[in-house]
Amino acid sequence: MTIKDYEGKVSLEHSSGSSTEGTSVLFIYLSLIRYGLELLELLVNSLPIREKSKLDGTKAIRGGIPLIFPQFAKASEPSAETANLPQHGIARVSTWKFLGAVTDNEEEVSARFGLTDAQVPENFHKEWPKKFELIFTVTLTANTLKNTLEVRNNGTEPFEFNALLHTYYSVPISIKGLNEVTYLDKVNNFARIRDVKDSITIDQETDRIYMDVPKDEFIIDLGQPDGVGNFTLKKLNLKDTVVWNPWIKKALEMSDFGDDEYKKMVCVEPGTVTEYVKLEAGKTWECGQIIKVFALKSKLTKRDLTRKGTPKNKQMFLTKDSRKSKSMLLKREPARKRQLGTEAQKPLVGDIPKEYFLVITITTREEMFF
Ligand SMILES: O=P(O)(O)OC[C@H]1O[C@@H](O)[C@H](O)[C@@H](O)[C@@H]1O
Repeated sequence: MTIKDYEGKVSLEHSSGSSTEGTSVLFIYLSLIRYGLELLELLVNSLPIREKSKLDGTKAIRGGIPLIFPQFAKASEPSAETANLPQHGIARVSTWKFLGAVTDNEEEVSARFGLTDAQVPENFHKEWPKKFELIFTVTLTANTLKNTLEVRNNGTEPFEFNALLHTYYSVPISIKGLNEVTYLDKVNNFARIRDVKDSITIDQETDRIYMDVPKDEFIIDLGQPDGVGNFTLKKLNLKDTVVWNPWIKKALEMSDFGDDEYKKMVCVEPGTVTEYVKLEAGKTWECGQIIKVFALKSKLTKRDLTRKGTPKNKQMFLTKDSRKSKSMLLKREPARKRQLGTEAQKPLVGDIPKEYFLVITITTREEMFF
């Protein structure tokens, strides 16, 4: 666990993993790389960036966890304060500041990032001239990634906003825990539908806003035997959950999305989007999510996994696209250090570069097996 500065590239790592024979072993690796873009994005999973995602600052990066604030989609009400803001608001296309480490110990490593109205592009600020501050905290432990977003109203009047963590998962999955919840079906003219299925499997264009989801915890099922490698997603103070996959036709229409990528992704986005949060002057509101890698008891033992050659939960990360980043990340410690730079790795102190691009990769810790 550590926060390091590699000559302008900052890395947060927690790679201890949790390991017992017969359960899957995963580890979370987060690298925070200075990218020179006026953007901050947070990417979680084995395929951090969609193939055609623009990385030149002209568009939000397609992947990871773009932060949606203060408007989800386009406001349908012309009278909404945020009505003239672009789709999904301004936080995902603004320059964030790295505010430094919060914790760095055996248990967890954690860092904070900030965005205020002063950092928002002028044209957007004009459309929503509010004095606000966002603090986004990223915390890694052996098997969790926690994100919290604090919204502060630094003005003298209340303001209203939506917030959403637009998390891209780069694996074909099903989601359990949204049954008996009513959703607005955006691909069906916003029809209100009650989901009665035990789990949602993505096999067509899906764009749903699950409203007032009573359970705060879902299972993101990777479809592996015995649930190996599944995630749980716990939402914190967020009522709604959006589930999105563009499927083939929309994917072809999107210039920043590979033609086949719809087969290996889904967005599960906890947020508060069906109603605006009203925040009084001087007050702070907080939300977040905890993504936990967990394994149900597997019948496979460490020996079985070695004999079989390829643990099942490893295969899912061996897509063509993820192979490169995976092999970089899964080398043993000395190799990983080489890949990231040979400079002495010093604690993060002194001048901190201002603009960052974040990449989080969750993947198998294969050195446990081989
Ligand atoms: O293309 P964007 O702006 O990143 O949005 C992607 C999708 O994001 C989802 O949250 C919306 O429900 C979809 O309607 C939208 O298409």
